[in-house]
Amino acid sequence: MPSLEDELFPSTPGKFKIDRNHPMNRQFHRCFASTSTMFLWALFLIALTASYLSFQSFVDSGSRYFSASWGGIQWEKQVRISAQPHRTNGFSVVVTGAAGFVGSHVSLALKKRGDGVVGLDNFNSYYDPSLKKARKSLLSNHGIFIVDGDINDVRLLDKLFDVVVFTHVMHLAAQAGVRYAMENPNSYVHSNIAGLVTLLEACKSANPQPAVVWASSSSVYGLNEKVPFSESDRTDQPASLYAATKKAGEEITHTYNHIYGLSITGLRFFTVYGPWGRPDMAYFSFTRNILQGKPITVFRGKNRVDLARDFTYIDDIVKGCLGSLDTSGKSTGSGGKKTGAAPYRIFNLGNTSPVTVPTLVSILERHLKVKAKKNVVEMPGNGDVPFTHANISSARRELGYKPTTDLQTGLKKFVRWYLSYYGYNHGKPVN
Ligand SMILES: O=C(O)[C@H]1O[C@H](OP(=O)(O)OP(=O)(O)OC[C@H]2O[C@@H](n3ccc(=O)[nH]c3=O)[C@H](O)[C@@H]2O)[C@H](O)[C@@H](O)[C@H]1O
Repeated sequence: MPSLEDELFPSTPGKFKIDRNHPMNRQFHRCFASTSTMFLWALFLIALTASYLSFQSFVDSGSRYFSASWGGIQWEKQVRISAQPHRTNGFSVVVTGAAGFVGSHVSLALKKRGDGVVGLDNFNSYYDPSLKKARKSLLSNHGIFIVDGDINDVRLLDKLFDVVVFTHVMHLAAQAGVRYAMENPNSYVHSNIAGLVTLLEACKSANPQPAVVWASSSSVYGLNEKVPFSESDRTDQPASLYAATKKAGEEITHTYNHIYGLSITGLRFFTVYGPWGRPDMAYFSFTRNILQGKPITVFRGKNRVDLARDFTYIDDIVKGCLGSLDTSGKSTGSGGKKTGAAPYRIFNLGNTSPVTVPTLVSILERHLKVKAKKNVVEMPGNGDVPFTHANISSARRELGYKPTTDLQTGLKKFVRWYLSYYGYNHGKPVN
């Protein structure tokens, strides 16, 4: 039986024969034997280390695969099917914040007219995630797949853009809410700044690049006193961190337009309300409290002046979003480089008829047939602004935007939805 040494250094018959009994050869043989043993051990150790490392990476990728809620052949198939347009020259749109209020409405409207839609949402708990899940089910019934993930996840975004060539990005994911910024400032930086940059990086690198339409906010007008608010008015006096991050978003998107040729449309939404709305907003929480017999707090401005908002109904906002996508123009970049100028646009999407907060309350009382218990207090210094009022002539001209729903009508539709979703049963969802 050949020794290991023989296998490594086989005798070559006919050339020479080693006399193993010669003292020199015995010495040489011992030396050789120990060198080859060391060599074998070294090989063994290298193999062991290599297999350990590859096992580790297998475990890592395996655990990532099993813990991540995205990825895999089935997932890619769902994404592709959802992104598939069903009309001639239809769009393939990724809607971020698709399980959110505006995101869910825009996704449905796009799908209904034959565009392909893939949603992306992190289902965070800023407000009741069960409402977001219910919106997800609604969208799913219409063939819209929502990816459970964060806009800060670079790998996820790369994968999405790899699987689908998106013509448009409708970016509605954000940390919303004006007053919550004092409680959790970092969540605004995470979503509205870091998340925005991560998303724009993915858009800039995509080939071809999508056109981007995204949600800015009426709050960028901050302490501006010129009414109505026009896009050219000053926006350098934000009153809240929320407003500051939205304003930063306008500057950040500008640089991506300037350097990389991304087509950008920023939409300044004015206090959007309606069915499937956000529970943190006044019209929603007032409704809940009024039905539960709890008091509501109504803020009032300096010198006892009522606060007012240019409340805008969701269906009007959706039309403005679709009009923006339709007229967005193409991005010009390729391989991360700009090849020509691309559109950079900002529009107010408001209703152009501000209503005071006490009037909002009395409309709700009428629709709910319940009297509110009001606590009127002076507006705390928490980021609020006294009033908003949109000039929408640019949006009307460029997007064909024309709001048609007044607050009375819009709140009637909201209340009808609220009662069908939660019932009168103290705001608990009906099953
Ligand atoms: O246009 C925007 O860009 C923003 O619109 C919305 O902010 P706001 O216009 O502040 O709406 P909202 O909170 O419903 O308060 C409405 C009114 O009720 C008053 N208000 C509020 C709460 C309360 O308890 N009492 C009260 O009087 C309050 O003082 C205010 O006068 C979105 O939340 C925000 O994410 C962003 O999109």
